[in-house]
Amino acid sequence: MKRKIMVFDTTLRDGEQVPGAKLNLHQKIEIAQQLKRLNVDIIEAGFPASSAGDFQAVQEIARSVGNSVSITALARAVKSDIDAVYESIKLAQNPLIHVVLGTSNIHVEKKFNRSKEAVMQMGVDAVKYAKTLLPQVQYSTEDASRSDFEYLWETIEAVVKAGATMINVPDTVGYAVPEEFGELIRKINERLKNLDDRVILSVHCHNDLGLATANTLSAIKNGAEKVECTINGLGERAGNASLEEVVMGLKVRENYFNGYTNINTTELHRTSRLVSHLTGLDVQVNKAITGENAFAHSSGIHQDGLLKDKQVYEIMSPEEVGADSMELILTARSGRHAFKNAVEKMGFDTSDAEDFEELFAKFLTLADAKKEVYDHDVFYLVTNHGTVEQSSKQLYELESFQVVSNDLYPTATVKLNKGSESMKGSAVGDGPIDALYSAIKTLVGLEIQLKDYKINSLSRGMEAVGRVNIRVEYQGKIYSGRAMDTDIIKASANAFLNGINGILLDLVKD
Ligand SMILES: CC(=O)SCCNC(=O)CCNC(=O)[C@H](O)C(C)(C)COP(=O)(O)OP(=O)(O)OC[C@H]1O[C@@H](n2cnc3c(N)ncnc32)[C@H](O)[C@@H]1OP(=O)(O)O
Ligand SMILES: CC(C)C(=O)C(=O)O
Ligand SMILES: [Mn+2]
Repeated sequence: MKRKIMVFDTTLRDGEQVPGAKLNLHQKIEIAQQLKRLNVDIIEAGFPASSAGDFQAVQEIARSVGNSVSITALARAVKSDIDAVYESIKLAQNPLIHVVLGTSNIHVEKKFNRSKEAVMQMGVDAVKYAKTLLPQVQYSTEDASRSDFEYLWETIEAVVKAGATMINVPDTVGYAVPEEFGELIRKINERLKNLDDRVILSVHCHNDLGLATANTLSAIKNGAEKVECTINGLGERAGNASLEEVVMGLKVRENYFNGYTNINTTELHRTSRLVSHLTGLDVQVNKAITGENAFAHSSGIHQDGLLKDKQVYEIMSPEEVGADSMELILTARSGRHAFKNAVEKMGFDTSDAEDFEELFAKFLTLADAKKEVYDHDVFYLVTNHGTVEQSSKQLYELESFQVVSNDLYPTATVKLNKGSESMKGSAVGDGPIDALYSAIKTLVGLEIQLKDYKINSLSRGMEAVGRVNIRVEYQGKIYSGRAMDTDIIKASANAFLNGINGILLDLVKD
């Protein structure tokens, strides 16, 4: 029979330990509510002893979200920490106290400077105390993967006897490798079976060597029943095992792992975007499951294969994780099949082979120049087929610009070309980009509203390329534009013009 694997989300505790990821009370509640929709089994809401603000956030989450999902929070093996956890989560329907204490020689000697017996006793006392408050107590043997096995086991045995109901085995510094970590879990699981008390065996892996997901899956294969993860893999240093990767790994390879989770996978993408938006931490474009390119296919051979059958290059569907449907990005590396598919999707006929070859050649020229070809570009190519040069006169191009940023009158001057026509305009704005977009709008003369503006750095260092994505509204319809440049002001102008050209091509169509 397949085993149910419990999912414990620690985005709001380990994830929030990330520099720059600080969330306010409302943002934490919003994320907790989304985690509930995702259907995680346990939410670790924070570390209430750390500050009054964190205490309040955990308390609010327990009160408002904890009526259908188990809520926990972290404590050191310190009475006042355990009290803070209890006081903040006691209103949840299924509260769980989480106590952590190191078991490795490094922690015992360097961090606590006590004997192994004394540290173990601290853990036992902490569990005994927590049990006087709540029936459910999880004990984490911090740095388990670098611990001496017999001491680790003695600690587990002692805290289970003291009343711990879940044993969590962390690879705190991301040191373990999958085979070895799986073996550790198998050994602990074997010994747990001989105890009188029934406890849940859990793992918590970090990604310092990029192995957090692999180690977590290996632990499941070897008997772990519960996994601790975070959305987008956020967490200390290189982060924790990413929830979306572990869950989909288990789902796609369900027969291999002989297990399943109760996660509503169609909420994964939305959850990832919400966490990214609220923490301000971008998801890397090639991140498994939730990265922007996770379901984008850009090379001709792949696109051809996918169009013949999705299974050729797809192991899960984007719909399954709540992402937009399969995206074929047209570039100069695309082939005839993908281009034909895009043209036909717009309702055009491609049966004239000679005509199609000519169109394809023009597409390659455009793709070499533009790098990425959007639907409106394809539309433009097809509708102006034969008169491409003439029709390009309808589109705007940036010739030059000057932007002055100050706190009095941010000003911009732009020079645009539209075919042989050249035009120049200036405007002031609330800031440099606002001034730039106002100057462009005065020249273009369309009633456009900027709905979204996003800038990302695609690399680091002096030569970093900025990518600007914008969305504009014109006559109730949304158009998007995108551009990249090492000069972010230029990228901003070109992204805006890209959106405007999309509008113009739509007007030609109508
Ligand atoms: C692997 C993990 O992710 S563990 C969780 C990490 N999360 C956090 O640290 C949450 C944020 N932390 C905080 O707000 C603070 O560090 C607090 C409130 C926990 C403690 O603050 P302070 O009392 O000022 O102590 P500080 O952080 O400087 O030092 C930690 C102390 O806790 C002790 N300690 C560390 N881990 C544990 C533990 N698991 N159990 C008991 N004591 C512990 C240390 O030995 C040290 O004590 P010492 O002063 O006797 O040497
Ligand atoms: C609190 C524990 C589980 C932890 O975060 C770790 O060891 O990494
Ligand atoms: Mn951790």
